[in-house]
Amino acid sequence: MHPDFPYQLYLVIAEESCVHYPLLQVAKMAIEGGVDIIQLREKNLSTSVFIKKAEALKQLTDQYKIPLIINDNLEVAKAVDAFGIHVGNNDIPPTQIKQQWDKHKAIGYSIEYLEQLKNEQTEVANHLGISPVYSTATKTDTVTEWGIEGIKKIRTLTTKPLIAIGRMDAGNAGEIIKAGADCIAVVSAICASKYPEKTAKNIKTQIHKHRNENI
Ligand SMILES: Cc1ncc(COP(=O)(O)OP(=O)(O)O)c(N)n1
Ligand SMILES: Cc1ncsc1CCOP(=O)(O)O
Ligand SMILES: [Mg+2]
Repeated sequence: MHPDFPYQLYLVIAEESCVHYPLLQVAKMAIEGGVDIIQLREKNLSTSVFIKKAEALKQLTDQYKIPLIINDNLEVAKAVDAFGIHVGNNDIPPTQIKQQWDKHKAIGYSIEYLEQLKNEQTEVANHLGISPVYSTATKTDTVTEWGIEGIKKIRTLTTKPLIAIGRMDAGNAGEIIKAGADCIAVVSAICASKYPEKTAKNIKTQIHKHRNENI
């Protein structure tokens, strides 16, 4: 477990990804299955509607004492006093977030190019998304499909917590952890599952089984 990021299974959730149950129900079942941290990723909501949804989810995550991360929108993250925010190369940069928000808040930053490992944004970020490990229908505007070799390479370049995202499931979580990721982030494997609790449990089991085999 990474000392600066003691979360190993990360649910990234949006209403449109939830197939069998509403978002709050999926989130609850996923937490009960072992999800340690949740990101609310709503790409098409107005800020006011995004805030309402984030408030409802925050009630649930507070109840279970797990951190809530907001995707992209600093105003929403501030409004609900989220644990942190996740941004990518087309969003508000981590350096600006540090200036505009409590410096103790967690900033996640997507790594899409190797060159980013040398930039100031990566330096300022608290944890890094390896984005994507495998190409996925959930997010199609991506740059590099990192694969196992990409994770190994990034692991040699930084000691920051690494979150693997992109087509992660119970079948590949073990090898991804072995390659050097600290955390597995999942959208569809859990949100589209008929049994979100069981699916989360299966992924967590694989993470635990392989977490001491990090290269
Ligand atoms: C944990 C995690 N990693 C990567 C991403 C992708 O962020 P970004 O590149 O900003 O793309 P969008 O999610 O905003 O479409 C993420 N959200 N979470
Ligand atoms: C938000 C995001 N960032 C990189 S890939 C991705 C989507 C991952 O979704 P899925 O787990 O369904 O492949
Ligand atoms: Mg973004």
